[in-house]
Amino acid sequence: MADSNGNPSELTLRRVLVIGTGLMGTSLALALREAGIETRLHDIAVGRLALAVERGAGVPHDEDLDGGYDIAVLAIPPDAVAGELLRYQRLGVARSFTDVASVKSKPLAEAEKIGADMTTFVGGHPIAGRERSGPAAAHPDLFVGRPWVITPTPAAGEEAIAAVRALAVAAGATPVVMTAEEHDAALALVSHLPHLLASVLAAQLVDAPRDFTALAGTGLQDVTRIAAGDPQLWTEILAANADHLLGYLERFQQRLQDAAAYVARIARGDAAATTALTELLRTGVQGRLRVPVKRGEPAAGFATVAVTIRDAPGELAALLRALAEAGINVEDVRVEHEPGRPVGVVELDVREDKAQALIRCVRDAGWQLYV
Ligand SMILES: NC(=O)C1=CN([C@@H]2O[C@H](COP(=O)(O)OP(=O)(O)OC[C@H]3O[C@@H](n4cnc5c(N)ncnc54)[C@H](O)[C@@H]3O)[C@@H](O)[C@H]2O)C=CC1
Ligand SMILES: O=C(O)C(=O)Cc1ccc(O)cc1
Repeated sequence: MADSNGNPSELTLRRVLVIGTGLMGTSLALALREAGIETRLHDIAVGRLALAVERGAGVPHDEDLDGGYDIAVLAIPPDAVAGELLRYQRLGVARSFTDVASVKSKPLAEAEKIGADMTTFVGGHPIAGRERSGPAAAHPDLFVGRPWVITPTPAAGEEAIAAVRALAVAAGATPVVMTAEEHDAALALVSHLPHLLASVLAAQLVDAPRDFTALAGTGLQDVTRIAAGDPQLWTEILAANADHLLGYLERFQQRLQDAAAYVARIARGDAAATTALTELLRTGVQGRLRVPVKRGEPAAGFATVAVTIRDAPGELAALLRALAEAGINVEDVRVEHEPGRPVGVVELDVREDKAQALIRCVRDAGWQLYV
């Protein structure tokens, strides 16, 4: 089942079994149903299964259908994946099997060790999620435009690879193939380290006076949001990727020590240390530019233009319409209102090469702008 380039050909999914109807499983089942695919559900927690069914994610799995699924998706914690994979393979429920766990090497190694069939199993990880768990937090659009990492081993059969690709595409995601080892090295830096750091930072706040935390702005919300994630699940994720995580954690520790040394010198009145501190902050600005902001595109290469508009019905729509008519695609919009003031500020993000055209268009139409 391969095309002339050696890529697995397309496969049509008709019926999918989702095992684990929490955040990920229910979101996936909702997305698959929107794509016209029949879904059946199972969870060891009957309340979670009932809520997923209630939300329209599918109907409970019926053993009469064992053998009738194109693919079974294990949307359960990483440490449960290998054992459940073997169990469901022995029951012969589906032609192919995958998981959605946030770490890939450990479940794979465990599956091999306990004798799971590695021809029908291909690991997967949708890089999409939330800091909330359970079916109540699920959303069918969760995967739209997001990468979905697929980690086939050399033993993996073409049908299983094609089935996992089809699953990712049906959910609106973009399949990205890599090894489990490459995945874990990358995710340690972009997901597992940030989670641990957010938790450490948020833990500092536990003993803080309430009148201090009451003053927190969106900055603190931004850097601590993911710390609200399920501690049990994240312990499994961090422990399973401890080797890669440790390397990044040590480098982070070094930078933090440097920062602490600069601050200590500044506190002692050594003004020269401010240059070193500024340099570190500049490096942070550079790193931040590498964080994708929209559908995998980096923030670098974008320009932000602020426009003041009257706080009146239709004013924002008129601005966006004028830009659309000029053929300018706005990548992101933020609106700031000052209570009691008759104007609002609209921040428009556009590609740098469109910035001049945007400025001309906004000026010609008579709006006030700030670059
Ligand atoms: N939370 C997130 O943002 C993301 C999570 N993931 C991965 O997705 C998987 C699921 O995570 P969430 O949906 O967030 O967790 P969740 O806690 O919302 O859902 C997990 C569900 O699995 C069920 N379950 C546990 N063991 C089971 C078993 N043996 N058989 C059947 N059901 C079982 C639980 O009752 C629960 O309903 C994890 O492996 C996680 O690493 C991947 C990407 C993002
Ligand atoms: O909440 C967020 O912003 C996330 O980054 C969610 C997330 C959590 C775990 C994953 O394995 C993948 C994505």
